[in-house]
Amino acid sequence: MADDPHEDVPTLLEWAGGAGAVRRLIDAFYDRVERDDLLSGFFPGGVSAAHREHVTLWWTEVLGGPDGYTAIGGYERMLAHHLRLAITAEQRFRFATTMSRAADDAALPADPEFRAALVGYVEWGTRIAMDNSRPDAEPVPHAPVPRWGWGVAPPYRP
Ligand code: HEM
Repeated sequence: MADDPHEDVPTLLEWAGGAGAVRRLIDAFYDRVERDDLLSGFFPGGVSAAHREHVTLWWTEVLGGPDGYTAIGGYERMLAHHLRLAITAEQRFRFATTMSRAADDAALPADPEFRAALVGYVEWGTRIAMDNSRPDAEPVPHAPVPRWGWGVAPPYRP
């Protein structure tokens, strides 16, 4: 369809600036988490380089990049890390809003469309992580790594 506004739209990863930009985002995020009164307790001794690398692979894949996290274990591996963490609503909210601040720290594109898509994913993902972390949770055992897109607001191009 010639006038499809979603045609030839870049991936969120391309718009963000590629995998290097995602790594900056994740580093900025965990640098804040390490200083955070509600979140630092999840990572005793700090957030390791390996954890930062794995989460970067996850996000790079979600935002439209190669399947690097699927290759190291995918959804099942991610799920195993969240089971029984008992994440509270306050901790989830802090996690989500800290990611938005980290996007500023990392100088990711600040246009409303990109940031809406980013926080949309964070809101979705943190709610699933919180639900799956309940002691009595029975999450879906198998699923693909999600792929996120622009949603209702792709880049505005007059
Ligand atoms: C969008 C939401 C989230 C995403 C995309 C995400 C992603 C991930 C991934 C991919 C891993 C596994 C890393 C590996 O393979 O080694 C992981 C582990 C972990 N996540 Fe999340 N997570 C989210 C939400 C949360 C929330 C809300 C919390 C807590 C408030 C949390 C706490 C943790 C912890 C403690 C680990 C385990 C660290 C370790 O033992 O190595 N996550 N997360």
